[in-house]
Amino acid sequence: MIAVDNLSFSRYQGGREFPILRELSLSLSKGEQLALLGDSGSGKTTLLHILAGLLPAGKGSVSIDELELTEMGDTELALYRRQLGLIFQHYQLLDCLTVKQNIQFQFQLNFPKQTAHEFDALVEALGLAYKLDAMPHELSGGEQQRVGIARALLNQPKLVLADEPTGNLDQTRSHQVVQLLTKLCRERNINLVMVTHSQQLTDYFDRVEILRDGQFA
Ligand SMILES: Nc1ncnc2c1ncn2[C@@H]1O[C@H](COP(=O)(O)OP(=O)(O)OP(=O)(O)O)[C@@H](O)[C@H]1O
Repeated sequence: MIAVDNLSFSRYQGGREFPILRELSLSLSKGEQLALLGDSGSGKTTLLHILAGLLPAGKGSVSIDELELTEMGDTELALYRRQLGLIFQHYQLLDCLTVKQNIQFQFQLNFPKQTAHEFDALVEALGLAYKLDAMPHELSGGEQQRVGIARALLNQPKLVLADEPTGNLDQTRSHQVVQLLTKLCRERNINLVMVTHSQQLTDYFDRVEILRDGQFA
């Protein structure tokens, strides 16, 4: 469950305040999936970064499964971030590692004593079973993003945050990737918040919100 209450966030430049988010409130039940739309510069990535504990909220409260992010110190935030799945537009795969190593790298770093029970099921569902020994540059854009999805879901996260994950893909591949991502999160009851510029891709989501002037329109 995600509860954002009266969240405000500003940037400051040259002594001036630039409000980005204004008294924003949002509530997502367990497993609910939200697509976040809005013009360029409307604050979508800023909101995602606050949910990820990467940016501090200015005012208001942000709680994830009743953990209040605004009250956490650096160590708690670092532990919180381990429970997230992050998916980026530019995939951010490590060029010198194979597909298999890319999927497992972060998990092994964060949970060295645990087994990634989901590995086989995820690579199968994402059609990556025959690509495990390939290097990232040998994959198509859609395949690279499917590696990004496998990596994000491997640690059974409580929340997946995706920032324009299909920004580099054509329409057909975008639909395939988002269909798979929403399906896998739904099967696992994982909350998903995805930033997108595509109205069409929002069909796969339970909820759609549009950011305008720092608030939901
Ligand atoms: N590091 C930063 N320092 C100062 N201002 C920033 C910084 N990052 C973002 N901003 C400003 O904050 C505002 C919101 O940016 P944000 O990246 O959240 O928008 P967005 O809706 O994700 O945009 P886009 O769709 O273009 O990615 C913009 O006006 C941007 O210029």
